[in-house]
Amino acid sequence: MRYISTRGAAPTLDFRGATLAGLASDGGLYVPDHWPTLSADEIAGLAGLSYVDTAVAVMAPFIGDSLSRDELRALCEQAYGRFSHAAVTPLRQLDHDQWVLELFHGPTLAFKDVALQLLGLLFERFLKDDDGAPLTIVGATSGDTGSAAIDAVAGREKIDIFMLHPAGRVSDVQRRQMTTVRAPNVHNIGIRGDFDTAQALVKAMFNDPAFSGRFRLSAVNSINWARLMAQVVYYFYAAVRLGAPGRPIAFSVPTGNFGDVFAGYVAARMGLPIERLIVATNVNDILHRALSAGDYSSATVVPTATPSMDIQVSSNFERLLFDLGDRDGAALAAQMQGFEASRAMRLTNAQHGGAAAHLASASVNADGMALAMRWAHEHAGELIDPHTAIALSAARSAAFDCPTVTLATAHPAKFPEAVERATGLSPALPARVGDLFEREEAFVTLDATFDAVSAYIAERATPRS
Ligand SMILES: Cc1ncc(COP(=O)(O)O)c(C=O)c1O
Ligand SMILES: N[C@@H](CCOP(=O)(O)O)C(=O)O
Repeated sequence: MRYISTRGAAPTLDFRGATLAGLASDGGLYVPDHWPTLSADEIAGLAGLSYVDTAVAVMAPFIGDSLSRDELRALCEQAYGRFSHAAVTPLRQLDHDQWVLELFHGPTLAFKDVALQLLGLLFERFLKDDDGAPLTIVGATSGDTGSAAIDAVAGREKIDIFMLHPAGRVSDVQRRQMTTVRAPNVHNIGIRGDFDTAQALVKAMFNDPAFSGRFRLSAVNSINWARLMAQVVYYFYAAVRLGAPGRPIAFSVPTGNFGDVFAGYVAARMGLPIERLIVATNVNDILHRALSAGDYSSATVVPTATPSMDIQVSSNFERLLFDLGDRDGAALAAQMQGFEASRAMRLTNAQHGGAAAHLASASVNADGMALAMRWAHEHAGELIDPHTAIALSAARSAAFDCPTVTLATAHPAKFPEAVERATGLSPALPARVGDLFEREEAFVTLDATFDAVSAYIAERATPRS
């Protein structure tokens, strides 16, 4: 399997190369040069497999000869052995056709652990036989990627991680999960700005030849293909348990950076019968506007009770536009450069029409979110987090004649105030993160400028020799 850039001008790489590179050198994102497919018989053969066995079957075609199947299995066993539920991502039924897929049983209580626990191990494995410089990971988080990435790489050799979060705009639990990890290779930076600004700073560092020439940069955000690959697995795991390939399944996905839902799109391209993927946004709804009206134009970010989705520039949308636009890298590079200059873009007919074949969308406000939290509690006895509630609200409004699975992307205890406002109940943090509020925090707060952030990192990262 080879990986090509969505902007057509970067060198093609194998899986190992694409994982270590993170972002392509032409500013694009790596995608496989073709979608591997599983036949209906092969999908049926996943029934009854453990999560690890499903993961090996789904991911092996993407990994090619970068790892043997035995090595991949060993890494999956190690990564998913840290989850507190035997099924890793269990399904729970709320109603006769409404299900939730609980993705928050990993060490930091959010779906990011599913991919990042594996990515930390992949970095370590690929760096073992590599005599290059240590990796300098630069990441941006609206709350959950940061803690999951830090947990996955803290204390690992040949890796430094610099994680940018929007200061004051993540929940206390999210911030503390990052800032109380004391390891010499972990550096937390609060920036005076929003998540989009943090993400733009990360991309600017990758795209600055002086900076990226000096350090061996890599990414833990979903711009790194390996993140998405690991997320494709749970779509297969859940759908097969609900009757795929014999019947189609719909998924409702709380969406910000479009990584999670793009993983579902990949599962569909691989042959999984997905009725529709519902792209559920909060009021920061650039994706809903793009999918319903073809208008991808970014507005000012509005802070909400679902901070992890307070995003107006969704990195992975570029991967979708590439795939639906005949994979024409030069045309997409021009389209994206136009967007970067004007913050507005019209989808082409092929992109808009192609998306409609796979995706539905909804924008859910605070009332809809609270109503969904109350319904899950009163109807099914489940406390759900506000991000999950956005997607559940969208799932309940959509009328598909098949089971609909809402992805539960975070544990409700990560957002106790919003849960309590809606249900009157405050969810307790699981025992494994119990002393979070007693631990000491360490982070700096910087202006959201390229100069301030790059200088801070340059003083602490290990340069290429
Ligand atoms: C809890 C939670 N739900 C949903 C999302 C949105 O996921 P994505 O950015 O992959 O669209 C995030 C952040 O990524 C998150 O942390
Ligand atoms: N919601 C995310 C934002 C970053 O998304 P990513 O999936 O691209 O890492 C977060 O929790 O940080």
